[in-house]
Amino acid sequence: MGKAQKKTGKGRLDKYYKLAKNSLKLREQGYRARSAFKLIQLNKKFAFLESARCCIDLCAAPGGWLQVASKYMPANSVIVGVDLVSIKPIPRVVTFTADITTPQCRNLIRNELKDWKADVVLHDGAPNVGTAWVQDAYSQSELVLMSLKLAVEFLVRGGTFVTKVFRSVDYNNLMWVFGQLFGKVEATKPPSSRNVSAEIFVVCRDFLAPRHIDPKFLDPKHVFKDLSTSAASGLDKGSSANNAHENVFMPEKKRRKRDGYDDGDHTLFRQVPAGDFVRSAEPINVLGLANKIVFQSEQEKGWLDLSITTPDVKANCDDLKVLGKRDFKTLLKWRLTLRGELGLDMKASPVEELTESAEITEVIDEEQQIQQEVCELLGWPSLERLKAEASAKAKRERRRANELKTKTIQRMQLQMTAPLDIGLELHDLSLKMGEDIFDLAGAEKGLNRHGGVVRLVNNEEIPEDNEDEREESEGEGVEDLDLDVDQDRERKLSALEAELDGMYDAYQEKLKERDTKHKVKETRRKNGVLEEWPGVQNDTGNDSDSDPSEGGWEVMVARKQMDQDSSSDEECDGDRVGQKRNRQELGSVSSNKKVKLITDLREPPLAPTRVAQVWFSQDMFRDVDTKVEDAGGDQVDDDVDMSSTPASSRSGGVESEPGHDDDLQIVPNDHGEGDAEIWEVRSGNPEDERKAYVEEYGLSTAEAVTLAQQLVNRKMTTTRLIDDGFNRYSLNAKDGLPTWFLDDEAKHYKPNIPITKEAVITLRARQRALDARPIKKIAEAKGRKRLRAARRLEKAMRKAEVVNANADMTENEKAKQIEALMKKGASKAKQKEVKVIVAKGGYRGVKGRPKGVKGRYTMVDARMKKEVRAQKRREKSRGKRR
Ligand SMILES: C[S@@+](CC[C@H](N)C(=O)[O-])C[C@H]1O[C@@H](n2cnc3c(N)ncnc32)[C@H](O)[C@@H]1O
Repeated sequence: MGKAQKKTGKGRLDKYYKLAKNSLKLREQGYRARSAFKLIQLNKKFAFLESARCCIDLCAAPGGWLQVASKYMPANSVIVGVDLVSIKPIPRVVTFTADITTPQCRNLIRNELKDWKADVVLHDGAPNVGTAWVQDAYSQSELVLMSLKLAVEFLVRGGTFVTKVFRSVDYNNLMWVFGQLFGKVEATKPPSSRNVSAEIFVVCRDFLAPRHIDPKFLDPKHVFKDLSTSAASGLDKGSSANNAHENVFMPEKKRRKRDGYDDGDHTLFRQVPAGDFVRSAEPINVLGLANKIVFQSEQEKGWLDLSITTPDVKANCDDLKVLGKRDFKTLLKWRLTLRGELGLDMKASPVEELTESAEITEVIDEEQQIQQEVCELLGWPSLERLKAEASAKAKRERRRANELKTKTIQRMQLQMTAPLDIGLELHDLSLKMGEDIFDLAGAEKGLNRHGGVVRLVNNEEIPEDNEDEREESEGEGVEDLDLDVDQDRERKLSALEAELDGMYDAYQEKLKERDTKHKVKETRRKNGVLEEWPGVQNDTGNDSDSDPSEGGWEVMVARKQMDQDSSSDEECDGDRVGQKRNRQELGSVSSNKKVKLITDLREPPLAPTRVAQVWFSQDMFRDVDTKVEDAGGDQVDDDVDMSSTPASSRSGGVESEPGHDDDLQIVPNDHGEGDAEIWEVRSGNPEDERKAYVEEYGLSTAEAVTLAQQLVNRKMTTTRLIDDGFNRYSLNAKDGLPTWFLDDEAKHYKPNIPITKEAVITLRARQRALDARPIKKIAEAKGRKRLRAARRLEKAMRKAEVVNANADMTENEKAKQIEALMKKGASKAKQKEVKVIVAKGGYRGVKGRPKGVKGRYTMVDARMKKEVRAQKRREKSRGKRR
């Protein structure tokens, strides 16, 4: 215990003040206020900051506590500070200027936190003091209650609320309220808090987060009600003495009958001479009522030098209000010893001790009764009743909150409300704090009831597998009266939703039609050529028509993937016929699968894999092959149900034990198929096909390439990659969300994966290589050319054979003629000349072949001829430049 400090002047300049204002340590630490040390010490004792991810500091200016929170809380924590006066910026901290007693303040915090809950709520508020002490203390208590109101709204279950209270008449009432809402409540005075100050810090841990909190618990009118009533009725007569005892024997116990200071006695700080304590017949009372024992007279000062007056005793005498049970015992022992040394009545002590213990028992035994009495006196229901009522209400509230949530999401979908409002409404409801400043209850009641009825009507399952809720819902017969109205309303809402969905689909169709890509696809589809591989999922028919509830997010992701693939396919058209064929086959595998499900449940005979071929090419299988072939001719009996065989044996029997003929599954070997066919994935499992597809075409985006490069270069581990996959975009519930919303989310609500320059370069290079390949038409033209050349050569050879068979010709003549024929056959076919006739002069207006023109011709006008010539010139010069 430190020395007592004066409240004014240099007395203020205690160790912590100096630390805060002058010392090197503070400058190093840069705290704005000495109060920072209080929080540091509180945190040292209770360690609530280190594990917190979200903290709200109410009455935070100038920001000392915020600085401490920012320092001790983990990086990336959310820290919000509010005060009447503005707070200079602090890194990692968001601050507002607001009065914590107003709804605006609550809304500001709500906006900032969204759906987050705070792990810690701090309150170090002090109202503008300077009026009468009682008023100051009362406003402080009110402020504490207001901060508690915010705390219960924003705190997470198990969270911590730290508040500053003044030791006043309201103290015990506040402590009682804290006790109702938190598992552990401890009042403490950190060493850096001046002893002369009446402030004490209450650390409330393990927030119970009741579903429903009776507004009375947070209403100053109710919480501090006993002030006048108890004083007036005189019911607490003698309670001072009781409290004094309790102060000593149960310093940390809630005292419900404490009436604070006597009427007219507003002295906050009581000093008792040590002599009074030593000589008093009621030492417990002295210890319980006084703040400090002082050694003023010469005799008392002399006691200070005695060996029994240890530094502990001296420190204990300095501030009685912060002592524990053991400290009081030390003081009482010291008193007894001193009384012995002084020759005062020694017999009184054991009696006193006995009385004390009797009192303790009595106090403990009466605890329950006191509680009961207090409840009665305050006009509150008993604790048991409160609990029962609260749990019943909590159930109702939970159900209503769920309904409201559903309703609000619907409203949001219809753009009738902003997402932000959801949390607010839910909180209003769950806290039921609508009676005074946060009054929304009336407005929401009707809506909740409607929601509830609709659920009942639709026989919807009440979430959170709460059977009680269901029973309760069923029991609420009164609500059935509203049934028709609600049904009607719900029907209208559904109709409106359906209409909106229809309009949205139409809009999507229009968009697609406008899209050139879509046009190209459509044309191809109509022409039946170069049909794009529609993707594995295409077997469901038109994707856009698919029900979002049947696949929802996956449908969108698959669609997105397909869009990306198809667009890249389009760009590198042409020569990728082979690849396309593969994909078409993959697609057909899945579509076949669907068809088969209707017509034939058996799997198709599978081609052996390369591994299987190698395996079965071993000598020991030669006989088996022959045996099977001999037996039936066919390699596989048509009636063998391949689908019933294990996958491993189906894929070629690789895992079958050699020598066990019975276990062997002989797969058909389609000799007509080339290697390319053998290596194709034909597992029939869409998942395998998807994987194979991704393996082949997966690295088509810069993001994918970046990740792949990071994996290869060991900048990223697979575990981290998987972990990163679980982000806020990946775990969104999409049930019941409309198509337009999912469409929009698929476009915009996706993780922003950083891409590297190298990845973009790689992709571009790949694209360039694809672009460099000839397009299909050119390949076809070249093929035709080759075919013509081959035909010419064939023709020449046939002619040469005839020449060779001619007996009239000499060998020399034959050789010359054959050489000429072959030369002709190998040379390009001569282009047939097309005559260009300018339609002017005599040719103008001529219809049909002009006179004197033989062979191919084309009629042109003068202008066209010029243009054609100019074009040729241009092409020529362009060719030269290249
Ligand atoms: C002791 S200071 C807080 C010091 C702070 N914990 C720190 O470490 O810097 C008390 C603060 O409470 C603020 N305050 C008092 N009443 C308030 C109210 N109704 N709303 C918001 N802040 C209030 C005052 O403006 C004052 O800045």
